[in-house]
Amino acid sequence: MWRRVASLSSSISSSFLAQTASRLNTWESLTTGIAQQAKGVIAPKEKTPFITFFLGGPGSGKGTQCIKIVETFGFAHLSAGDLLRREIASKSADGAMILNTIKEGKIVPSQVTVKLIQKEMELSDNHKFLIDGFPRTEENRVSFERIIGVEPNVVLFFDCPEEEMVKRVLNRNEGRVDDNLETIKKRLTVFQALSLPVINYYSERGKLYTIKAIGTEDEIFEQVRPIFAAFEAIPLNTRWNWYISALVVVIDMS
Ligand SMILES: Nc1ncnc2c1ncn2[C@@H]1O[C@H](COP(=O)(O)OP(=O)(O)OP(=O)(O)O)[C@@H](O)[C@H]1O
Ligand SMILES: Nc1ccn([C@H]2C[C@H](O)[C@@H](COP(=O)(O)O)O2)c(=O)n1
Ligand SMILES: [Mg+2]
Repeated sequence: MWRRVASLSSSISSSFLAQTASRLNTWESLTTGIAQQAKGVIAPKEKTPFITFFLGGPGSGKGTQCIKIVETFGFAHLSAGDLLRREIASKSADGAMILNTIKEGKIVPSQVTVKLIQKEMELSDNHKFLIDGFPRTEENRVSFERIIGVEPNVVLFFDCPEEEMVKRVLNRNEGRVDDNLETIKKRLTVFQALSLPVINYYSERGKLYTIKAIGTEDEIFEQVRPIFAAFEAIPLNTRWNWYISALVVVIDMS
């Protein structure tokens, strides 16, 4: 449908249409991806994806709150860190490089991480995604927009004092190679230098919700829950309605 409308007038704002068409094409390809083809299901998913990014320093409680949102609102939880750790465990071609990068507290090249996220999105029957620990850098953000072709609907930032994050990570006890003081210090430096600009980017675009990530898990969830409850109340095709309205205005003006 979008391609047909776009062909009506070449004078319609070209960047707007290019952006919209690119997003649609990528989502079409995502929704008719390899997983569905393998299953013999070729029909595209009917629903527009709803994407939430979860940002915050190491140990700020992103993963903990994601579990609660999955239970309460039925989202699919895609943790970038978990996907990367799975690659290490599976001894894939990128496994050794990912392991070294994580041990160093650095960020894995965006192309690798975005491809893993894309694959999970294709495999999922869900259309509501919590993308946890991503984008960690501007390069991550741009790469997601280019490869997946959609922007997040909501971005949550878990704002937590450094001392608390360090305490939580050192007590986590999940056997992670990066849960040691030396790597945590590096991760905190990377967070300040590379992740804060992403957080500012979404803040400037009015998409950011800052969560005061201190207190009990339940207290923090009481800040998170209303954000999702509000979006549950909005029909999922609202964003598409907005695009259609904007396009009609542009056509009227041309
Ligand atoms: N509100 C809280 N109070 C105390 N401990 C918490 C709280 N929330 C989470 N934790 C604990 O802190 C640790 C880190 O939490 P979590 O793994 O959710 O953080 P994260 O933001 O996902 O970190 P990372 O980016 O390193 O994956 C876990 O052991 C978790 O059980
Ligand atoms: N977008 C991402 C997410 C994670 N990583 C690497 C580097 C992180 O320190 C590590 C663990 O992630 P977490 O479980 O804390 O979210 O994984 C990355 O390179 N890029
Ligand atoms: Mg986590």
